Formats: sequence, C-alpha cells, structure tokens
Amino acid sequence: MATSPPPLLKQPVKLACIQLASGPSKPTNLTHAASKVREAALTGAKIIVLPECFNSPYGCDYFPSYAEPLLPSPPPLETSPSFHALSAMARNNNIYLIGGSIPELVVSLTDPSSKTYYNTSLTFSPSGELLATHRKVHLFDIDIPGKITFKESDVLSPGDKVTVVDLPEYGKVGIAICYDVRFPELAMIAARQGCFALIYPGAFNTTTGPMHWRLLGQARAVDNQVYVALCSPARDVGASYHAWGHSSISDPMAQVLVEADENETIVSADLDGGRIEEARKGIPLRDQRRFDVYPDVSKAKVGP
Ligand SMILES: NC(=O)CCC(=O)C(=O)O
Repeated sequence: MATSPPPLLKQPVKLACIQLASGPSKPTNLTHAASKVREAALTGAKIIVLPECFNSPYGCDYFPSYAEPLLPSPPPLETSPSFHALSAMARNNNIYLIGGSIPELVVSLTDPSSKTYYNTSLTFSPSGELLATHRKVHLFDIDIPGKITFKESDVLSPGDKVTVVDLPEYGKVGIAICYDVRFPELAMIAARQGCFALIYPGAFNTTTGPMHWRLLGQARAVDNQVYVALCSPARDVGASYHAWGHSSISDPMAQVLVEADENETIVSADLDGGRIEEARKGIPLRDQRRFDVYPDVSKAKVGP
C-alpha cells in the first residue's frame, strides 16, 4: 500500500513579518528591532522575519560603512554586533528568527586591504544558534530611465547558493533576499526540497513595488504551492530610498492572507500544512511534471 509523504509543515505555526522603521543609527535600529520582535512573539508568532538591511538605510553609499564581519577577521575588527543582537532576540523570545539582512564585510586574512561586501541574511534557532546564512544571489542592478537606477554590484558581491533551512519543529523554509524573488528558478529549487514556505526579506521601492511586489509573492506561491512571506522596511520619505512597504503573506493558492500599507507594522498569519496539501490535491502539479521534457530541479545542489 502506498504511504503518503510526511507533511511539509509538521504543525500549524504563526509567522510574523515586522515592517520595521529604521533610521541611520545602527544601535537604535537594533534596539527597536528587538522591541518589535518581542511584540510579535507576544502575539504567539514562532517564526519572525525582519526586512532587508534592517539595521541601516538601504543604498550603495551605506553598505561599506554599516557592514560587519561575520567570519574571522584581522584585528581590530570586532565580531558583528548585529549577529549577537539577532541571536539574543531569537533566544530571549524562544522563536525562529529570519534576521532580515545586513551588509556583510569579508576581509582577507592575508591581505587586510582586500574587502568584499555581501547582502546577507542570518537565521537563528530559538536557542540563539545560527542555522543558516543566505547571501543575496541576484544583485539589484536596474535602470528605468527617469524613475530608478540602482546598481548593487557597484559595491556588493553576489552569493552563490540556494538556501533551505530546517526548522525542526515545523519543517523547511527557503530563504532569499528581495530581487532574488524575481528569479523563479531559485524559488523552485528551494521549494522542491520540501519547503512549506519561501521567505523574502526585501525592500522594493515606490516604482517597482506597486508594479510587481505583490504579484511576485503570489507568483512564487502559485508556482510552488507553498506559503510566501515578503517582509519590507516601513517607508521613510526622508531617506534616499523610498521602500514600498506592503509586507505580505500569501497562501499556497496564492491568496494574499495579509498585507501592510507603507507604515511600520507587524503582519502575521497562521500557516497550516493542510492548506498546502489541499492546494496540491486539487491542482496536482507534483504528479504531472514532465521530466522527459525538462530537467528535474529537485536534483539541484542547495545549502544551509
Ligand atoms: N532591494 C532590492 O533588491 C530591490 C528589488 C526591487 O525593487 C525590484 O524591483 O526587484
């Protein structure tokens, strides 16, 4: 007799996205993030997400000055204050924390003048242990004349892996950052590893946000029949980059369960594995793929 596969989401869980208002002071941003994580945890959220570049303004001019080393570095560089703050937020609240992203600095041990920067997301367990890092794979390089020109690759280097993290009580999640959401291959490879959700700390803007942000969340959900969470900073009209906001959580049928406006807020939803199964039973893509016509991406290499 055929046995049914284990559920992708082992038990229902509340997931919260914190649409954080950040400013130029990193210590203030870290303290503020900690208080909002506490607030989300008190509502029962067990998986909490922060936005892209949550501890700094977003922009190429800011990456080097806010960047922190996560790997061993030559003195006098200190270990990352954001790493320790995020670990404490997860531990103090007994939650899984997808810690948005921070600019990461890598300094060569042999040549301290050689510096590389990444846009990196850190995920922590409820005991404060680092479970995974994701370096943004697709850098945000766009030019829409008269609207927005942005070139992360002027400063940042790209990551080189698909990131899937196991949260033992619940199951697996795929993690990627902002512009990564535009690349369905990355999402599909993660989803086909058995993720119940794809989680994107992001910071779309007031040009591309209204065109594509919500659509992309729904698109990745419907492609993969999983939950999708998009977590943006709140909009700061005094900053050089105007984040779109509109953090959202879509379900496996691509219904938007909750969506913020542009202000600081917390959006959350109760995720239920039954909704994934129901979507997949009703529209059985998983049994209908044609690996005689195209390759099976579930064979691709992924990392924590
Ligand atoms: N921070 C980002 O990667 C922004 C991506 C974005 O706005 C887009 O349109 O894509």
